[in-house]
Amino acid sequence: MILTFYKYQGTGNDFVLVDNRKFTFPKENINLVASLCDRKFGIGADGLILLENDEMSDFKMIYYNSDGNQSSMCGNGGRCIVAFANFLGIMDKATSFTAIDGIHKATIDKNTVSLQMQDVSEIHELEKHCFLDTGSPHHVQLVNNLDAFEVAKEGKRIRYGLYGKKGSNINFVQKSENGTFTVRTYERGVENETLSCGTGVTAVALAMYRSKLTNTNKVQVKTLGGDLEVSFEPHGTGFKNICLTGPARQVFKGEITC
Ligand SMILES: N[C@H](CCC[C@H](N)C(=O)O)C(=O)O
Repeated sequence: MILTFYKYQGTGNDFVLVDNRKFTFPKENINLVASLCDRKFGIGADGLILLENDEMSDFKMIYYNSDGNQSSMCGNGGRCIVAFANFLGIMDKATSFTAIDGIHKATIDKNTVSLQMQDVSEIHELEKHCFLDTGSPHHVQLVNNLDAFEVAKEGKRIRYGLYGKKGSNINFVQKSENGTFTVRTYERGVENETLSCGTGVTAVALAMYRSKLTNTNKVQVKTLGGDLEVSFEPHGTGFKNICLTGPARQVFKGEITC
């Protein structure tokens, strides 16, 4: 089978994207997804995303982590699939699509995509960290000297030690002098640090607001892969109208025999 694929990245979180509207991709083939994401023997990516037709919205997003398993919502992947849908001519400036956690509205302006995330009903505040679900589960922990922090080692320890088999993504955050936040994330299903995590950045912004470390509801967040903005409205014990905004770019198109 010859597979046409596209490579996109959203602040360095990178994905193989496949137009699967003709249902040609073998969706149950975990080994194929993992091999396509392999950075030595395959295309290389943090995840793989299928775009399919949908009766209730403009298109459907199916997300796989690089371990080959389908997983929960991917924020940066959601931004990349909107750029992909625009490239394919499925939508122009605005869209709504269906992902595993429901319908998402989004807009695109050149390479900048604003993605509406699902509402967050609550944040669990513990002694040294917060836990919340922004479409994927996230542990959020403040650290000093984030640059030197051993994200992969500590992230793996917490991901397996505290969250067991189901796991969680682990975000380490530091507040900068100018009021922005810098985040580094260990991602479940990649089982390593990624350059950026969209649902993670969203979780951090909401947690920092709830912890009163920022009083703005439009939070700038720096990741190793680039800058993102999260806006939101407090709503009861949670938040609504949550929007993740940042760049999403096509890197290349290719064919692979598999
Ligand atoms: N690894 C995550 C899904 C992708 C999240 C991340 N790539 C994002 O941008 O939100 C999980 O299995 O919970």
